[in-house]
Amino acid sequence: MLSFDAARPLDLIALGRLCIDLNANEIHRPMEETTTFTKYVGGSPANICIAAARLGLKTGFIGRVSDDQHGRFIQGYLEKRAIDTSNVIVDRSGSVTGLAFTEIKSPTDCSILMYRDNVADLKLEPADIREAYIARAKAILISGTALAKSPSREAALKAVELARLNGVVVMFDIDYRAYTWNSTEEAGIYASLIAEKSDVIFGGRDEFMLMEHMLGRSDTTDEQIAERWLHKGTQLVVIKHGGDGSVVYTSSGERHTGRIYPAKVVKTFGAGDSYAGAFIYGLMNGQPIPVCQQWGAAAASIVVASHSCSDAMPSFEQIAAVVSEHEAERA
Ligand SMILES: Nc1ncnc2c1ncn2[C@@H]1O[C@H](COP(=O)(O)OP(=O)(O)O)[C@@H](O)[C@H]1O
Ligand SMILES: O=C(O)C[C@@H](O)[C@H](O)C(=O)COP(=O)(O)O
Repeated sequence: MLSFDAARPLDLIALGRLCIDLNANEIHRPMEETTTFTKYVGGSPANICIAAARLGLKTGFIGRVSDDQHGRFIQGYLEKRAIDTSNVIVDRSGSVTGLAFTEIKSPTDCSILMYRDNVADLKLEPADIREAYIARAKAILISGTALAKSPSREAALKAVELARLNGVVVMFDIDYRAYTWNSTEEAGIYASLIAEKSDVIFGGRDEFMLMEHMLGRSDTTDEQIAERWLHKGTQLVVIKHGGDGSVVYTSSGERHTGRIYPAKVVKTFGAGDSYAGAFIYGLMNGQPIPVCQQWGAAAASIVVASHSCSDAMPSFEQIAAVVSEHEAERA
């Protein structure tokens, strides 16, 4: 099973994009009619790192930010939340911060319009990845979007290799964002390269299917998806099913289904990141998988009921309150 080295000063390092979310203020409207937005720090690995930090994990980040006001806004935000930014590098190549404009047409109809040309996060270089830093962590979380382009792709691969050499638990969030890739085949191939080296894989069913489609398979069951990676040495395969919950397969042959906690949904995005942050917190606190799933589901129910992702990441008390309210009803 997973074991985290208690002597390491950092619990979790996240690697990948630090971006900005511009979430529509006028909800229940298409983007064409939306005129004002609220700015939040975003980027899936940033959100997961912020979630973990909010829960009290000692966190750090490896990434590049733009050399402008947006880059400084992100860096300042992380610092205020006690996330170590010693390995967040200011990219001076003239790159920009990735923007995610979110459209909230209804609680079930949301979409994200990403502006990601010449983004700083994909400028991460192999030379930015320092073994001594990675070795300080119990676990590293790699966002699959970091694999979309060179040199970030090679940097992510180097980070995984160094993590494995140093006994750092490798967590991989497939985090597929179509806009950043040339093709789904390309995404599937690079995701597979990291998946087979990961101890924990997070992904939606569609994201796992990218790694099946590239092999010409279209009807793989969750069980078969999990089997493929567990056979290669992965310890936990976490398959998220949106409003239908999650299923986790373990290397010891267990299968755990996790239910959702109903929420007054404002928007659907942010569910996966909050789920992952709280799930990882549970794992690092030695909780059994069903409890990690409950904490993940509770965190997600709080975030889908909020306007933001990063700012809404809950405290442990908030998570515990949701779990106890709903579990008491179910008992
Ligand atoms: N509408 C919802 N209401 C309450 N919880 C939800 C809802 N949608 C998702 N969740 C929770 O968030 C988890 C991850 O959601 P999912 O949508 O699969 O991830 P992602 O955002 O990565 O696509 C789910 O397993 C579930 O616990
Ligand atoms: O990941 C991005 O670049 C955008 C995110 O900040 C955004 O809030 C989002 O899409 C959250 O993703 P999810 O948790 O996978 O739904």
